[in-house]
Amino acid sequence: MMQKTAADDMEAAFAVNAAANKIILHNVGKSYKIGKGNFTAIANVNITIQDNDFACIVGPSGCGKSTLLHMLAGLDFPTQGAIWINNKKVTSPGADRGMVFQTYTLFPWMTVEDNIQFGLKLKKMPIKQIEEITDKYLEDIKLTKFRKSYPKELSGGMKQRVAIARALANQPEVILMDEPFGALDQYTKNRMQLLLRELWQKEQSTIVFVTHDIDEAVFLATKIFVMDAHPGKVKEVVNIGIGENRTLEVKDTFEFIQLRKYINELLYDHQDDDEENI
Ligand SMILES: Nc1ncnc2c1ncn2[C@@H]1O[C@H](COP(=O)(O)OP(=O)(O)OP(=O)(O)O)[C@@H](O)[C@H]1O
Repeated sequence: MMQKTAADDMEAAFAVNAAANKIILHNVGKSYKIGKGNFTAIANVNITIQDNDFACIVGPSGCGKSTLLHMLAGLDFPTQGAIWINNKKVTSPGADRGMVFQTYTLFPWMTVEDNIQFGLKLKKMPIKQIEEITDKYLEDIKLTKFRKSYPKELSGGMKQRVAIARALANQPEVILMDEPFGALDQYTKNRMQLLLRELWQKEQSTIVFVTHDIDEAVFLATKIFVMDAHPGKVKEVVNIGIGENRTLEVKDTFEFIQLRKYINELLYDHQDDDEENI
C-alpha cells in the first residue's frame, strides 16, 4: 500500500473545508519567470467565499485581480497553493464556471438566442428545455425582442446583458466577472448593476466580480476583498451590510458613503507615488 504523505493529508483537510465553502484559495501565489529572475505577482492569498456570496475584488492596478480570476477560471495556475471550487481542486477550465469579461465576447456570427443557447447545445440538452431556458433569460435581461439580432446590432450594455444571460443559462456553480461594466457609460452601468443584483438574488448565484469602481463594488457586494500590490495580497475583507434589496438610492445613504470612504482610504493608504503603478 502507498504511504500517505503530508501533502495527501493537507489535500484531505482542504477537501473537508471546501465542503463548507464554495470557493477556497489557500496560500495562493503566482510568480512569473522574467529573464533569469522571478517576479512575484501574488503571494499568500487566502480567500473563502460561501454559496450565494457576491464577492467583489478591488485593488490598485497590477495587484493581481485579473490573474486571480483567470486562476479561478482554470485559464492560469498558481505557482504556490491551491484553489478549490465546490469541493474540487481547480486544474482546468470547466462548465461549472461561467465567465463575463469587459471586452464583448459574444460570437459575432450568432444571433442573441444562439449565443445564449451555445453551452446548452454543447451539453446536448433537449431542444424544448433549451427553448424554455432561452425564453426565461431573454425576458430577465429584457431583450426578447432582440432574440434574432446579431451582436453588431446591439449597444455595449445589451451585449453585456446577453453575455450575463449566456453565463447564467448554463447554471454554473460560480460566475466570474472581470470588469464587465468597465466600458459602459455611467447611466448604463447603473442600470446593469441593478439588473445584476436582481438576477443574483433571484438565481442565488455565487459571483466573483473584479472592478476598479469602488461605488460599484459597494453597491453589488456582500463582501469586498481589498487587495494590496507588490506583491498582490488581500489587505482586508469588508462585509457589506447595507441591506438585501438595494435600489440606486442606497448610494446616497450615509452607510454607503462611509463604506466607500473606508475602502478608498484602504486603497489610497498604500498608493505611494510609484510611477509604475499608474
Ligand atoms: N504573463 C505575465 N508575465 C509576467 N508578468 C505578468 C503576466 N501577467 C501578469 N503579470 C504581472 O502580474 C501582475 C498582476 O497583473 P494583473 O493583470 O492580474 O493585475 P490587475 O490587478 O488585474 O491589474 P489591472 O487593474 O491594471 O487590470 C502585474 O504586475 C503584471 O505585470
